[in-house]
Amino acid sequence: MEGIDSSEVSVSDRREEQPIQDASLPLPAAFLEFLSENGLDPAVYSMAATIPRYIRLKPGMESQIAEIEGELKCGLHKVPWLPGFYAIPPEIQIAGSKAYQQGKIYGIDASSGAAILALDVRPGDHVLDLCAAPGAKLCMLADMLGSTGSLTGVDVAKHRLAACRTMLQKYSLGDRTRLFVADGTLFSLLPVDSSLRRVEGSTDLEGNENTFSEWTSRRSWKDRQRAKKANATGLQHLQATSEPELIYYGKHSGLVGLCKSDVLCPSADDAACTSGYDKVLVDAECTHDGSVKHIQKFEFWGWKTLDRRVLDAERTDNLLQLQLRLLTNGFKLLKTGGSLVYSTCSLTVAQNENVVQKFLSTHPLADLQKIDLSDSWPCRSGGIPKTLRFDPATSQTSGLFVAKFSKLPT
Ligand SMILES: C[S@@+](CC[C@H](N)C(=O)[O-])C[C@H]1O[C@@H](n2cnc3c(N)ncnc32)[C@H](O)[C@@H]1O
Repeated sequence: MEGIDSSEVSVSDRREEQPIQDASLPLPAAFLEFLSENGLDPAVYSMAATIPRYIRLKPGMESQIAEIEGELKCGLHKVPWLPGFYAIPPEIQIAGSKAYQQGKIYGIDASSGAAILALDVRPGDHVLDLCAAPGAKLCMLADMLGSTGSLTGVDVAKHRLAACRTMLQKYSLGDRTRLFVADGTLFSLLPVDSSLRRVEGSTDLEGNENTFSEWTSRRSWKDRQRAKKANATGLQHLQATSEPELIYYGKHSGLVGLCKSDVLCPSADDAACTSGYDKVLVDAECTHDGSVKHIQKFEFWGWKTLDRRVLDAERTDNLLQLQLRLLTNGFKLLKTGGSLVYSTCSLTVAQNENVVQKFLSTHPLADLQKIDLSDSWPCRSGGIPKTLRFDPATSQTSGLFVAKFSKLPT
């Protein structure tokens, strides 16, 4: 599931409003109206039960397919167009399986895998994931990087980013990763500058507040005091300071031994062109209406929650601004020649093509790119040539919009 946690939905919200019972489509009137306003076909939601579930194998687990099939009690059907991905029957729940608990497989939709493949991560790349939680795509990026480059994950929701940290640790993927609780529209930290001076013998400097020692889950006295103060005033750290809060960094993320003030300082406006990220993913917050399996879950969570989380007009207006601002800031942090992928799991034109159009009209250095690999993908063109739409009806995946940009030289 992407975007909304079941934990964010209170029990009292559940089943408060009965949906219109149309034999196959128990969708509430307000949602049907939302679909109609956006020219979307409600029939797509009746497919939730037949669209396969997808898993991705942890690289190196290919020899254990038979064993994993035994643990999941179903066959794994290779997705021919997406390396490492397998389709399983939609009713199979993976979370309770040994294969999942032991970190041999990931639950991630094939369309999400395609968005990551579109980014074309190369060894040594510095990669930024600006809306990282809960972390399915972040893990795939980390697997693609392996033991090279760096990965920076940002999300505004601390509890969701903490879930990313747990995922990275479970799959042993955190070595080159940094995680910041921050507003992605304002985040301005660039990849670690390899020429920065390191403090000698600094792997174990617990006492030194000014230098990064190896990351530990134990917080320093100063950090504990800061958190206490934030709790007492009812403020989250992010809201209180608007500064990025580093909640995890790996041994090889480049931070160990560096002075905190050297790393945690905002970059100059044009610095990203030369020292920015090679690849940026902006998997933006959206109404999630294309995630058909996710929408189905509102039947259990309560349709009123869907009204609040998906349909609220003011929220949607704010979302459009947020999406444009996330895309704009992600592009600002991109190196010249680098690539950025913008994706949402909404099927609406407003959150996809319109955002891309507005962005292109004000960013002459942004060059919309054809995604070469997509010729073999089961998707169709979006409303703007070169953009892509995974549509549950034709692609047999969750819905996803994908656009790729490169940054031209000035
Ligand atoms: C579609 S989800 C991302 C899913 C994620 N990429 C994955 O594959 O698991 C959107 C995320 O954007 C985050 N978000 C919302 N507003 C944000 C902001 N201003 N800055 C950074 N993240 C934001 C939400 O907390 C949410 O986790």
